[in-house]
Amino acid sequence: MYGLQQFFIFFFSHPLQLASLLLFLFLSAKFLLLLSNKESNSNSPPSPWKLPILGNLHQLGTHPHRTLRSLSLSHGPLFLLRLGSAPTLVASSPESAKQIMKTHDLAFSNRPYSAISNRLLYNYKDLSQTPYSAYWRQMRAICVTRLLSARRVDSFRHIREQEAALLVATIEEGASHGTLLDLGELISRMTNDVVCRVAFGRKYGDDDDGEEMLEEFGAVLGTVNVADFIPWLGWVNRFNGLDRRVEKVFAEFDEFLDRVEKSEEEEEEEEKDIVDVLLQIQRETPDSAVDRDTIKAIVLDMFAAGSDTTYTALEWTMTEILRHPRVMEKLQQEIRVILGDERNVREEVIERMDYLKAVIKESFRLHPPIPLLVPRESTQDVKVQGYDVPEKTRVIVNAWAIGRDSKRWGDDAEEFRPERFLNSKVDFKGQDFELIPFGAGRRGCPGISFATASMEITLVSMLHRFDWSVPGGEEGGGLDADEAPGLAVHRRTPLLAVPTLYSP
Ligand code: HEM
Repeated sequence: MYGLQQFFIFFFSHPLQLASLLLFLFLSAKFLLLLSNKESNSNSPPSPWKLPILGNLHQLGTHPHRTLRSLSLSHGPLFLLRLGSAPTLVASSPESAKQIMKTHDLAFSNRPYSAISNRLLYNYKDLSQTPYSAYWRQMRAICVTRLLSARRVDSFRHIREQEAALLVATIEEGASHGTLLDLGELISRMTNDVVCRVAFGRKYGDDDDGEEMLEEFGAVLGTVNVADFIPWLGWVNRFNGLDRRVEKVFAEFDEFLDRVEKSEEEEEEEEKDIVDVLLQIQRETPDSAVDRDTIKAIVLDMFAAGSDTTYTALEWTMTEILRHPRVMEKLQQEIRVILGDERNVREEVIERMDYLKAVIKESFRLHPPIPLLVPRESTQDVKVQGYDVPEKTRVIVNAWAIGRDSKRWGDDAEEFRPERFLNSKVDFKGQDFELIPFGAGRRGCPGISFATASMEITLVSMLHRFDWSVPGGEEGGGLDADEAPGLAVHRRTPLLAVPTLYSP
């Protein structure tokens, strides 16, 4: 929400501009009210009351997934907002999500234009934000079959196992001194290091300021840019510093990516990282769309789409485990029986850990890392659940509200109870629309196997040889689950706990 905040700060510190804006809003009100009356005559989905110019933007608040759920309770599972000048459809039930991502998946396969993403991702040379097009199809095929296929993800196994061993060594050190550890920091380092090695074949540590740069990149990419919703206000970004910030991040990353060195010698297939594979495609198929900017944009996609999301998911899973000692004990028992006194965690044994998988699903249900998923946009007029939805309508799917819907999940929908998944076939792979943290359909996340492999080994490493206690509260009772604002929703406060070495 940075852009929105800066927007308001700018106006309130410049009285003349504020007065002109108010005058403009006043003069526009009549015209826009006329327009909105005209809209409500058509067979469009129900809409809450809206302001001229801003539409419903002012209603989103700091936790839009929560506000939108409240609106869905009064306006139904499919309703229409106007965010600035952008008509935005909001789906808040498994059925309406299925309509968007399955029944009419093709019509909703576009992403809305964002000036910031376009700039940072080399004129949309990436996969995640690029418009639905022949270029997207080519990149998607490369991603699914060459970069993130089950075989490729498996070939990165040694990286995950080595990084997990390093994580265990750090926790062991903390346990020997009874140190209070910041689990968020440990998890974030592990997920960044894994993605870094997978992308470039090596880590870029503190000396390269890699972590800070990534953080800033994520923050700028996640900025709600007022100009995307109210285009005529684009000039504000020249004064509130956003344009400068975007250019700075772009230049820093571009220079960083130019410094990534690759040897001329071809690596063994099993040793290849993402950049190696993309360079190979460029060499072998010169008529493919892969050029130098593509390689940079796809690598940025891996970081932007893959690192912070996995970190967020792990942070919430550990939060809920620590808040529920009964679950922690049951999970540790499963892990300890299967792993025995093996020191290092090997991935092949994780496959048998059913309770671990249930715990991860339950965490995704209550805390999808991107609660409103990644917005889509319609490419044509389409009828959804009887309503007319015109071309170029943005779509938000509220996965957070769907995961907590008591009509689907029962009276204990707000409770963390992994057992609900033990005898259930419901999974998050995009077939079951009541659990969609990774989206679904054509634009569904291609990194599911990558993400789950990283999550599983990290959780097993943290729980196998360590018991954990939370300061200030017996039985995990002192730990809150408050959310920070943002598109990917983190904990509001650091996740702190003390490890002790487990002895059987
Ligand atoms: C817990 C971790 C993750 C979560 C919750 C997550 C979630 C999502 C969501 C919600 C979408 C949009 C889906 C849609 O529009 O239907 C998405 C797309 C995407 N994700 Fe993930 N993701 C995760 C991990 C990863 C990883 C590890 C990678 C790659 C290394 C990745 C790469 C992508 C890409 C490239 C897209 C864009 C696909 C397209 O537009 O065609 N994600 N992800």
